[in-house]
Amino acid sequence: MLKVAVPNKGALADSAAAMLREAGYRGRRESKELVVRDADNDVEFFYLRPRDIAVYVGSGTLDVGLTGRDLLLDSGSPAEEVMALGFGGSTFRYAGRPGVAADVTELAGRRIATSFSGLVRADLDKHGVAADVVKLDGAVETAVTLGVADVIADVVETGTTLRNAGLEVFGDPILTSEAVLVRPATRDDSTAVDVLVRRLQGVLTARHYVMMDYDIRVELVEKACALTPGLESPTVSPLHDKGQVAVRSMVPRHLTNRIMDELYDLGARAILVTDIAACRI
Ligand SMILES: Nc1ncnc2c1ncn2[C@@H]1O[C@H](COP(=O)(O)OP(=O)(O)OP(=O)(O)O)[C@@H](O)[C@H]1O
Ligand SMILES: O=P(O)(O)OC[C@H]1O[C@H](OP(=O)(O)OP(=O)(O)O)[C@H](O)[C@@H]1O
Ligand SMILES: [Mg+2]
Repeated sequence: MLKVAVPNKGALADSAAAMLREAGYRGRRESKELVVRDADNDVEFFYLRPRDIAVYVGSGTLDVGLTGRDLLLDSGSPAEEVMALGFGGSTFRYAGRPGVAADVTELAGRRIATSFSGLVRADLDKHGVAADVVKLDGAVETAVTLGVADVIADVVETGTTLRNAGLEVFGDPILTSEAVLVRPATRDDSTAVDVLVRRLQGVLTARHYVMMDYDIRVELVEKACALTPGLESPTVSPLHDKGQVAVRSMVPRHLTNRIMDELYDLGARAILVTDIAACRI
C-alpha cells in the first residue's frame, strides 16, 4: 500500500486535500483524523505537520508527500522534488525596518530571526556572510519590534504581515516556493507513485486548460488552428454543410477570452468553452 504524507493543517492543507480529492482519492471526514486508508486506490494517507513531511519521506518511512519547496530545502532532508503542484506559492525573503540593509552582503554581524534556519544559513554561506541566526518557531516579524533581531527572513505571500509590522523586504528573494510532491532520493521505481503523479498531472492540466469548440469555414481552418494549436493537434471534423468544419482543441484557461475574440474576428462561430473535469494526457 502506497504511504502518502499530507499537510494536516496550515497554509497548504486545504489545497492539498482538494487536489487529492480531485485526483480521485479519499479524504478525511474530520480534521482530527491522522490516518486515512483508501483501500480502493491502495493508498494510505498520513496527515502530518508540513514541516515534518520531508523528514518522513527523506528517511524512507513514507513513499511520497506533499509539502512546500521551502520546507523541503530547509529540512536538509535527502527527499527530492518530483513535481510542482501549482498552489501554496510564496517567496522567502529578508526584511527589516526601512533602510536597515540593501541586500544580504550587508548582514555581516547582524542578528537574523527566522523559523527557516537551514535556508538562511545556506544563503549566508553562499554569500560568505557571517551573521547570527536566531531560530524562532513563528511570528518572526515581531522579533524586530521586540529587539531580539535586526532583520528577519520569512515567507512572504501578500506582504500584509510585513506591512503590519512596519517591515520592508530587501535584496533578491532567497527562494521562490510552492507546494511540491516529494519522494525519497534513493527510491525504487514504483508504479504506485507513477499513478499518483499521473493523476496529479491530470488535475493540473484540467485546471490549466479548457476545451474549446467552434465552427469555421474550410478555407480558414489553418489560420484558426494556428490560434488553437492544442497540446498535440486540434481535432477537425466535417459538418453537414461541406463549406464548414468543426474544430475542438484544448486552450490555456487564462487565454480563453482573448482566443475567442480572435477566432470570432477570423469568422469562427458557435464558439463553446467547457471545463475539463479530468484528463490523462
Ligand atoms: N500566506 C502564507 N503563509 C504561510 N505559509 C504560506 C503562505 N502561502 C504559502 N505558504 C507556504 O506554506 C508552507 C508553510 O505552511 P505552514 O505555515 O502551515 O507551516 P508552518 O509555518 O511550519 O506551520 P505553522 O504556521 O502552523 O507553525 C510553506 O511552504 C509556505 O511557503
Ligand atoms: O505575506 P503574507 O500574506 O502576510 O503571509 C506571510 C505570513 O504568513 C506566514 O505566517 P503563518 O500564518 O504561517 O504563521 P507563522 O509565522 O507562525 O508560521 C509567514 O510566516 C508570514 O508571517
Ligand atoms: Mg507558518
